[in-house]
Amino acid sequence: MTTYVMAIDQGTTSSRTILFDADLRIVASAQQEFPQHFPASGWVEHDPEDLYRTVVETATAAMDKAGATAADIAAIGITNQRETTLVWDRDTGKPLHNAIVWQDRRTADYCARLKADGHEETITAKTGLIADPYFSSTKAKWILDQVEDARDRARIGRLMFGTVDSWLIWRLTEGRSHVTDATNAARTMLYDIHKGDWSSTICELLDVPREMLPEVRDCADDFGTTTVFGGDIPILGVAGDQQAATVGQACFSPGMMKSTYGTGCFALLNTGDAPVRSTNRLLTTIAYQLDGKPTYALEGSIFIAGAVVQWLRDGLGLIEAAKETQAMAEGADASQSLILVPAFTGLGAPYWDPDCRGAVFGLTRNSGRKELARAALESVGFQTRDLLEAMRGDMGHDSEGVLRVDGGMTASDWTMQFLADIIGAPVDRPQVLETTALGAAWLAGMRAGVYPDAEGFSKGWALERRFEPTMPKDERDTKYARWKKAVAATMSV
Ligand SMILES: Nc1ncnc2c1ncn2[C@@H]1O[C@H](COP(=O)(O)OP(=O)(O)O)[C@@H](O)[C@H]1O
Ligand SMILES: O=P(O)(O)OC[C@H](O)CO
Repeated sequence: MTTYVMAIDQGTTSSRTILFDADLRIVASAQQEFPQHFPASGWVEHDPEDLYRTVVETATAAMDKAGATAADIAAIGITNQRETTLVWDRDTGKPLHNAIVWQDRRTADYCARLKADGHEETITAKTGLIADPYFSSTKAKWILDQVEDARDRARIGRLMFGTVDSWLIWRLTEGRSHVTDATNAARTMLYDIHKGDWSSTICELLDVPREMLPEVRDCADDFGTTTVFGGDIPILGVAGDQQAATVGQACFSPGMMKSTYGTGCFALLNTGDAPVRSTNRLLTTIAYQLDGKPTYALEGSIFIAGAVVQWLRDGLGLIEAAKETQAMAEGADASQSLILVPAFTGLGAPYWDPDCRGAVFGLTRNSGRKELARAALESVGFQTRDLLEAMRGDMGHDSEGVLRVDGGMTASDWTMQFLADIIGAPVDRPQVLETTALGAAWLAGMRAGVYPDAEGFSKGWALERRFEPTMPKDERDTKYARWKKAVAATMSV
């Protein structure tokens, strides 16, 4: 018998399963995309069945590739797109509605009302979040408002609320476990991150019955046992995908920071056992919780990072593949400095403006595809600097540490060099770029006794390449000042 740990990574556009061996090496993986549903402008939904089906199919495919049976798998770790919201019937197992995805803006008006009525202070004080449609609670409220009798059924425990991890575990355990972990709970805007429990005050404010909420556990804990892969396998690790990446990047000490560049970009700074209340519109969240002890983080969430490159490809038809942007940026006219503000769905941290839309500044008759591509890649660096400036403001010091990066867009050396230049700090790209799955696997495998503790795991983190800043400070600050002006102008239109 071989010992493997299975990491299930249920993301926004695809589900992925990776099998790791006892030395945390990748043995096999499988990935499947699933349809996105856009029923109205600003609405994004997933079919709950697609989420579960693609998880089971990729898990089965990865096991087949490795020639593994259930007996070979010591534990399962689950990591997931966060905030995405499901409500289902306890008796029939049927969801009441499609999953409402984190990007969905349908509750923007309700969130504006919460702010106008002065509730944001309570929300932030308890949950660490801000009143934005991004989070789960107003999506759950929306579903309860739509379906007749739903709220009454929720109150007597006949309906269940869950983020994607809860839904998958409930399905994988065939209705035996209704659970989540502290990191996913922290993204619902219903969880008191200081008390470590659901907030009755917020539940009442939003009229989301507490009875429908799952039990909250540590990230390495017993989440139930699945038999759907041909034998008993315990689910021993759960974390939201950005938190799993923080773990996978071994950011275990206060001051360590990771930034993941996929569709969006999410930067998390470990702030240790004390939550830091942001005065710069960042989120306070739980990085991970082990042995009942939460470790907190400041988070900056950017909605458009790699998606700006997808827009060059699919929206404008300027490129056929993302990697072409490297040569285009290198060949762009140095005398031009276009600024692209990719506010395609508004701006996330630290601006939180759901209504503004994108803009390009500095166009001339000589501006072409290369200059636009360079501006697109640069926008990712500028947005990251916005987050780091906000973090610096919150932490009360201006020392710039090292930024550990991962995600698909980190394949772009040009972007990583510009990032180091514009933030004025080294950018470290690790050898294992599957940090999200790695984090989930470590949580589960550590709990199963297969993997070492955090200190031992940290020793295994290996650098592939460090990007050192080379841009003179004057140039960096002048460029960044232009970006700030461009953002201000975009938000004023
Ligand atoms: N070489 C590259 N240069 C620039 N962007 C890239 C490159 N390779 C991938 N990307 C971008 O990275 C994103 C994919 O990263 P990934 O981590 O798989 O995202 P997600 O998990 O959000 O689906 C895409 O938006 C793509 O445009
Ligand atoms: O699935 P991803 O990688 O796009 O991540 C989504 C985030 O968890 C949203 O908060």
